[in-house]
Amino acid sequence: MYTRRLWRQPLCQAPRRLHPWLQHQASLTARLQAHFPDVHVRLLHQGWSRPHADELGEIGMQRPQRTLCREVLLLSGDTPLVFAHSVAGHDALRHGFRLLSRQGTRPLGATLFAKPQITRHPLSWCRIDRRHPLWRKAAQAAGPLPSVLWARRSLFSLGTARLLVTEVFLPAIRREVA
Ligand SMILES: C=C(O[C@@H]1C=C(C(=O)O)C=C[C@H]1O)C(=O)O
Repeated sequence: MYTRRLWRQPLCQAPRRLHPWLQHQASLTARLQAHFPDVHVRLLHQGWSRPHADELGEIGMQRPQRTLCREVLLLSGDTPLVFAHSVAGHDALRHGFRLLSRQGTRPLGATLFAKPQITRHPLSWCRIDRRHPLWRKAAQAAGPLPSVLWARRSLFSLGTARLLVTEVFLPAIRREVA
């Protein structure tokens, strides 16, 4: 069973080529756009879902309740680069993140980093495999994948509202051109 403890893996265990991506503090979308051509968002899911077991504590939920979940692929042309999964804490929709339901194919980062009143909390990292739902969702969306992928996540908050954003890095990201 995957738990919150999974997300305390040291960065040094990740492939060195991934470190700049895993540690990037500003918008990941902007960094992708600087390193790859034709970066765009493919919306996979935007609706009500239950958070994963290792997300509940981060978003302030005592037990799994349906909340707004958004899943996208960030691609360069037809090449998937990142699978992103964002889940809103139960009070997020009454407050600052209610626009999440209308984000569409606009990158979430363009919204989150445009509002200085939104706080980004520290990043954490995790090596995931087919036992984790995010690995399975990424494989469904992007096709065959290595048995182990690296992911990062961070909480965005606006007052009491919380939004947990997780990004799974896909193999093509190691082939950046810029
Ligand atoms: C949070 C950011 O937004 C990116 C775009 C996302 C989306 O459109 O759902 C989700 C996570 C990020 O990969 C960012 O650019 O850093």
